[in-house]
Amino acid sequence: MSLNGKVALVTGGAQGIGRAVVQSLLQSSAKVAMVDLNKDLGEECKAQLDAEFGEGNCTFIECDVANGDALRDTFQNTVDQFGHLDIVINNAGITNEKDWEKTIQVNLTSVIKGTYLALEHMSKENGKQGGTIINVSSMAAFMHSPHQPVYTATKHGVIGFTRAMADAAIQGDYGVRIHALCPAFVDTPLLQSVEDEDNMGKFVKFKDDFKRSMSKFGVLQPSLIAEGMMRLITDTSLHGAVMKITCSKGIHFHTYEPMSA
Ligand SMILES: NC(=O)C1=CN([C@@H]2O[C@H](COP(=O)(O)OP(=O)(O)OC[C@H]3O[C@@H](n4cnc5c(N)ncnc54)[C@H](O)[C@@H]3O)[C@@H](O)[C@H]2O)C=CC1
Ligand SMILES: CCCCCC(=O)/C=C/[C@H]1C=CC(=O)[C@@H]1CCCCCCC(=O)O
Repeated sequence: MSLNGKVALVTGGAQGIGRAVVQSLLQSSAKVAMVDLNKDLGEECKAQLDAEFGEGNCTFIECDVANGDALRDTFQNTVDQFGHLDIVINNAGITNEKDWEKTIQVNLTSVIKGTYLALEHMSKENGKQGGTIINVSSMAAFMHSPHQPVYTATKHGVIGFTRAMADAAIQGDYGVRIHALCPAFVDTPLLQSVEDEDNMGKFVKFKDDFKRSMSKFGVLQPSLIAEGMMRLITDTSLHGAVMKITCSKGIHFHTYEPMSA
């Protein structure tokens, strides 16, 4: 599977799920802009990827996706460096029930902004060549849990926004495929935040429930989430798909009832 000549932008790309998909994209010969808030981690990650895949294939752009102007500049910077844009993965996310407004900014507002910027650079409406967008949600969009109410709300929001935009892309003939991806628990540093009062605020008292749920449902590896993303990128029949990835069922899709009055 080659993505030779394709250019991808991945937010939250320096760690966890984002890092795994950056690696898979480079393995498939795409050029990648790895976008992240964490400068030290991003630079360290880029050095490792340059050593593995050769210089000039991956760029690191430091950016807080919650800053709309900085995100706009990041998209432009990617196009300036690589010439065009084909794949956007709005992946950056946090769990912070204490600073819940920040959680909305990062997990939902930046996904909306990232989708609109992606369309500016990829939609046929703007004379561009088309492309693929993946917005990262969570199984928390289907199974709520008491310890992360605002996180849960943002992940529901990502699904609703993504499905509506996927329909708009079809009806508007944007030439852009738009998907949502919903992993269950994944073994990344994000999962450690459940123990941390600074992140979970008063809901930290539910952490044992959360850990029991992790034991019950199991924890996935980031490489499987990257595999799901690569399937969404390469299979042109999947426009608008809501992909779920769980230990019990692996990579599969959510099905919705047809709309009726
Ligand atoms: N780990 C899990 O169990 C699950 C994670 N997810 C979602 O997957 C996505 C990725 O999560 P993980 O890889 O687990 O997290 P992680 O914490 O391991 O990595 C997230 C990356 O995003 C970056 N980041 C955070 N805020 C940012 C900002 N404002 N601007 C730019 N970069 C920022 C971090 O520096 C980090 O490199 C998130 O949207 C998360 O909600 C969904 C389901 C399960
Ligand atoms: C510290 C927060 C980390 C957030 C990770 C995340 O997004 C977790 C989502 C969970 C929220 C409630 C849950 O129960 C979620 C995962 C549930 C997995 C369900 C798997 C079902 C199955 O195997 O069929």
